[in-house]
Amino acid sequence: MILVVDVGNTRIKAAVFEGAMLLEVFVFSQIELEKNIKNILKNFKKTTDLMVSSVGDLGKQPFLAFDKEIKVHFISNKDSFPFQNKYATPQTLGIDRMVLAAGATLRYPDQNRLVIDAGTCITYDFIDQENNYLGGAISPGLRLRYEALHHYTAKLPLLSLGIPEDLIGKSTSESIHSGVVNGLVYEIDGFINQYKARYLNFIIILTGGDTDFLAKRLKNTIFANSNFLLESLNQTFQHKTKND
Ligand SMILES: Nc1ncnc2c1ncn2[C@@H]1O[C@H](COP(=O)(O)OP(=O)(O)O)[C@@H](O)[C@H]1O
Ligand SMILES: CC(C)(COP(=O)(O)O)[C@@H](O)C(=O)NCCC(=O)O
Ligand SMILES: [K+]
Repeated sequence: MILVVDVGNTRIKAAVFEGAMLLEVFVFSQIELEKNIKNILKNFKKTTDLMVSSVGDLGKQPFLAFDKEIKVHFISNKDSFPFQNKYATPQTLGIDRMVLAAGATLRYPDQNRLVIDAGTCITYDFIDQENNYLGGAISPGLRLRYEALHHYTAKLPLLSLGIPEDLIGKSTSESIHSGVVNGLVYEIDGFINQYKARYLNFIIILTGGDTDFLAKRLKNTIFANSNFLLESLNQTFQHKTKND
């Protein structure tokens, strides 16, 4: 059994796998990390390995506390990945994006793939059918858009996520919801359409905390899987143990 942990900029997501089978998913904040890992290991006693992918500011220390019980691995860009990295600055590429690209490469062989991760940021990653990782885009995530509007203005309130009634917002709050939600949906459909102008065929995977909210609003057909990063971490681990 393996415990995979994805430290994002908003939340920590974790999952226990038995081979390829996902047994349970856990979501928690950084301050609850040790308590949660302890609990998971108590409930899944057959766990032998802990695999961490982190883009957050959390260091290795909290994980190393479990070093005596299980093997702890920190995935980094020095590990081997099943794609050729064509990013001009591979040393600054987010490890979460590399894990997503690895998962897409292994899970959808011999085809072009676009991975969209709607988390704190929206990341776009494109891996072509020859398994070249080409890069993509980074833009502000759904929550970040609401927060940025409030933080950098004097008059805009901080709203929680809301469904826009219409394209045309008729009040301050309706305008913000239209701008944030419709704006992001248009952005994602727009990106997909621009990729379609360049590539005849590719599959699209949507993941991250806002997957379900966004998936039903997009015009394009996508695979929506909010656990794709966790599943990709598990696959990367299986791939690594096979190739080590
Ligand atoms: N309970 C929640 N707490 C925080 N964000 C949430 C929650 N439920 C859904 N979200 C959405 O998830 C997004 C963060 O996604 P997530 O994949 O967890 O980010 P990251 O991987 O960057 O930590 C936010 O934009 C927010 O809209
Ligand atoms: C773009 C990100 C901040 C996304 O983080 P997330 O939304 O998953 O928390 C992360 O992948 C990162 O720190 N990237 C480094 C820059 C790059 O990928 O080029
Ligand atoms: K992201």
